[in-house]
Amino acid sequence: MIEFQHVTKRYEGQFTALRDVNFALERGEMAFLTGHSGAGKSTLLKLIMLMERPTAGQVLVGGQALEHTPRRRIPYIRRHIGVVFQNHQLLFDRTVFDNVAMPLEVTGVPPRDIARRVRAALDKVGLLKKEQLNPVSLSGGEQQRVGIARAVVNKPPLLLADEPTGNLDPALSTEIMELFREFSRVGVCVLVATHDIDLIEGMERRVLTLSEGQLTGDGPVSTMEGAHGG
Ligand SMILES: Nc1ncnc2c1ncn2[C@@H]1O[C@H](COP(=O)(O)OP(=O)(O)OP(=O)(O)O)[C@@H](O)[C@H]1O
Repeated sequence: MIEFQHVTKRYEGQFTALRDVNFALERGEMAFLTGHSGAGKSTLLKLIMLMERPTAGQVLVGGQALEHTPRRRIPYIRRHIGVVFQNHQLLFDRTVFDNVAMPLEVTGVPPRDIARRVRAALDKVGLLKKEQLNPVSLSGGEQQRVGIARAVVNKPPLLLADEPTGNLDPALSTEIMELFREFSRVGVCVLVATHDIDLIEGMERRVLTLSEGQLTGDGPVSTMEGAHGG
């Protein structure tokens, strides 16, 4: 589903954020991306979302090389990638329902289908009863679940999360991870960037570790040498 082939990213000013990174993630696979602050986690996610372009190497999503993607195709590719952020990025002047409906509205899905799909997504994250509330009145964990419902309402084959549990306590964080795990069980490829080593250790999933832009670890939790303290 995602493949990095010898990917290097050098920002202007010659700062090398990623160096010769190689890995592949399959459909339905769930993996964590970890590393110290500045290790290159967000850069790696941005390359997948086409928010940045590699300086060298290839990024493939769904078997397609992104290298020559024309600008006009970028929104189409992004539609197939669900993204969850730490700070939810919800709109507080709209209801929960409307927040989740947004990705469908911009792609012109008929209103009847929107209602059905929004409710299916809210049901998955356990928030069906709160659809008419404003996100302001929800807890942090609930707001994050609204963000997840919005990320998956398009049924994307790929879900990326950047520090999705940054503001949540351990119990809520585990709940959010369980949700991601359920999506991976139904075939969604899930990549979660996080500093939260304790959380990762409980999940028994593949862990990609970045250190100063290099992929220094790729394996189960036990091989995460040097990942602590980042
Ligand atoms: N647009 C940019 N221009 C120049 N340098 C950048 C840019 N974006 C990121 N960098 C640099 O690239 C390096 C990697 O940054 P990145 O945000 O990918 O790290 P990260 O692992 O996500 O860090 P954190 O965990 O703190 O979010 C950092 O040193 C950062 O300063």
